Amino acid sequence: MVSRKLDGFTPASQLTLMRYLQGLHEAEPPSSPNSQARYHTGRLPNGRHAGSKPRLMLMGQKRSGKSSISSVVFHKMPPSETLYLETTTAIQSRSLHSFMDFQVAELPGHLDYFNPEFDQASIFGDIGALIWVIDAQDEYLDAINQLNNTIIYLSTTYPAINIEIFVHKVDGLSEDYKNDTFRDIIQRVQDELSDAGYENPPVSFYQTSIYNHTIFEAISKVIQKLIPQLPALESLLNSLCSSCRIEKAFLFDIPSKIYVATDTSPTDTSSYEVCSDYIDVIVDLEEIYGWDRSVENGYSMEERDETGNGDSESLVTMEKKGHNYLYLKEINRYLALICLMGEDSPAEKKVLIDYNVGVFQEAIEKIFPRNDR
Ligand SMILES: Nc1nc2c(ncn2[C@@H]2O[C@H](COP(=O)(O)OP(=O)(O)OP(=O)(O)O)[C@@H](O)[C@H]2O)c(=O)[nH]1
Repeated sequence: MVSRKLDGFTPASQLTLMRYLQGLHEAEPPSSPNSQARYHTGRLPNGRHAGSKPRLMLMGQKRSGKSSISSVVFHKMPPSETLYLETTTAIQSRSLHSFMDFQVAELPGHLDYFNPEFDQASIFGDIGALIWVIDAQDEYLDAINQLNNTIIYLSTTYPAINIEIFVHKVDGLSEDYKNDTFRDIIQRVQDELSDAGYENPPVSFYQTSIYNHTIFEAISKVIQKLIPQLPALESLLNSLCSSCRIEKAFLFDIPSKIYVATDTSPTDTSSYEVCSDYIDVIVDLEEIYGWDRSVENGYSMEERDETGNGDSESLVTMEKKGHNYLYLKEINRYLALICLMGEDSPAEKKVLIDYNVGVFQEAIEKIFPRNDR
């Protein structure tokens, strides 16, 4: 049955997908038939409990911007309102419900988590990724020092944690100063770690700001590393792009505007930006014409009857300048496929594109089965 549905894919992508499909039985089932878990992504690289949610931990010095990042990305707070956020004084943890359920925690900057009184296992034990926020507009030597101590501690005690460094608030800096600061921070982190005997530590650096798309792009990349199905998703997107001559394809999580996967061709920020803005348009339109997105419990039968939609579905093409256009299709309640179409993929070929996207959609349903909602 699987091979019949995957007829449109190359043997290599079929193989990758099959491997993931076959591995699905190893994924933790929802705890009860009425479980509210949605697009459950299998085991986490660092989860103590097999069924634990992907967990992000935001760390960094006071006023570096941790609460702002969490509020803007996950709670849709307008960036200017973060000016009024109060200092976080205790560890805060919030669960988020989207195509997969995950947790975002924030560790206040003033806490000394190396103090033996702290239960480090409960803080770091289940983390998939640690996001260290450095304020690029402020003096950062102390922050780097603290960061390096944390990296050294984690790489010996919890080596599976991905360490992601956000050089944050870059919006206020000139282009040259921003790049110099970024290079300087990378250099200092790497030099200090190498002096401590850690060559090529597994850390990634991003330039971020809550005032533009950079924060969403960075968080997307961080979360992608926690999705076990990423290689299968990328392979499917690659197949779709090559069969429909798509320039760039993104699979977006609609509520958060995080992109869950993209094809493996180089990603430039402007492609991401235009697709991300398009999500805003769709969300606005759906607020007028769609169903209530705040319903958190998945489809009830009544809801299904009311909308008559079954799976949510909308398809919009929008002319951009030249021959290129954007193609959007909702894959399910949370995920949308957005493609930047190339010049040799004219709108007249839409029927063919629709067919291939339908095959893609079926494959996604296999990867994130409906009964996990
Ligand atoms: N210019 C600029 N300011 C930012 C950015 N992100 C956050 N800020 C500002 O930085 C200040 C501190 O932000 P918070 O999010 O409260 O910082 P925090 O790290 O949570 O601080 P604590 O709770 O004290 O640990 C706020 O006034 C934000 O508006 C950014 O990307 N650019």
